[in-house]
Amino acid sequence: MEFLHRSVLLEPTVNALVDPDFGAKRKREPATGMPPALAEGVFVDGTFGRGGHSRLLLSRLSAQARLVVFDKDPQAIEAAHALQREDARVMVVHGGFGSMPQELERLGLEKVDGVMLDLGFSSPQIDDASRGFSFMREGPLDMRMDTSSGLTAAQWLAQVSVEELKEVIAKYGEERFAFQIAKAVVARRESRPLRTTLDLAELVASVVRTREKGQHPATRTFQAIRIHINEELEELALALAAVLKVLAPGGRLAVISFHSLEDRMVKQCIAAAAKPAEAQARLPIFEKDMPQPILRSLGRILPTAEQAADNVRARSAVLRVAERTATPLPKDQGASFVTAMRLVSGQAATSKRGRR
Ligand SMILES: C[S@@+](CC[C@H](N)C(=O)[O-])C[C@H]1O[C@@H](n2cnc3c(N)ncnc32)[C@H](O)[C@@H]1O
Repeated sequence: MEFLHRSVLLEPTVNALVDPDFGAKRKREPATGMPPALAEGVFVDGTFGRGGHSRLLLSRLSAQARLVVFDKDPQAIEAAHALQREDARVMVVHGGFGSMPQELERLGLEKVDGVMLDLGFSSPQIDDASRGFSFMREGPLDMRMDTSSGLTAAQWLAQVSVEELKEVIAKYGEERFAFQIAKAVVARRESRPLRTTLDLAELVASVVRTREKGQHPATRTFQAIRIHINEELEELALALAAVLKVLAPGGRLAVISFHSLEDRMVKQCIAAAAKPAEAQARLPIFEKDMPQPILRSLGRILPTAEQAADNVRARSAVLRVAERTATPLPKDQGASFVTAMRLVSGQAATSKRGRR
């Protein structure tokens, strides 16, 4: 069965990468009757999904431009290969966007002119019960974006301690009943393992006492476990640091996030790179000789009321855009940014990579 994805904030995200006037207070007058110029250069879609953003971006790029697309999900990569067969400008990487610098180097590309990230899961991932992301549909408790590697949620829940599970649910789900849920999971697996999404959803519902209006009691727990299993915030920290390294001067970053943990990281990264002196005062891990701004913020865009009414996923979406300045990145500043972003997200302790 074919599952479809409805892209969120499509036009503004693509405009953010290719419109030279994006974010400008006053737009230049367009030459009458002329179509907008096609953009040159190398661009990255770090979250291909089903290619909604990529396709629109390709329509705005010149014939010589290149678009490197990443996704962890083998099904998304299948869709990316199909697009590559239609359009030779597309280059496909199966892997996390956190590995952007290494992958770009492997492809012989040093700098890029635009990077877009449309974070989180796609509609096909949540709609396909066999992926195990949805607490509304009975399916195996998997939740991996990359089904070819790593532990499934069921495997992780079969071995995690109460303490670690509580920490993950509290931090990534901001769930008040994290301890009670963690205790219930560990107690339950003594008699029967948690195998399916509904096993977990029902167990959580039996423990969570207060219900937020319109929200399933397992919403926060599923979000937390998904973020942990896929190392979502760790990947984002790596990607934000990578972007500072790989963006050419004038290159743009456009990130769509769907919850406050992600948005806070993006916002703080842009703020730290745009106002390095202030960042150093708050996070004293940056080099003493703080450079001039590395990024310039081009603002924040929310979906219109119409878009939010039309597409449920758009309701919580936030697009942030920034532009790389010409300031060179001091040595090791990238590593400092990864550390800073881990601190911002408070996830160093729960990060699987952090413990390695
Ligand atoms: C919201 S969807 C993107 C939808 C896409 N923009 C479109 O219009 O079709 C997010 C996609 O990013 C992928 N993804 C999430 N985290 C990732 C990561 N760290 N690295 C690579 N892909 C990731 C997911 O597998 C999913 O396919």
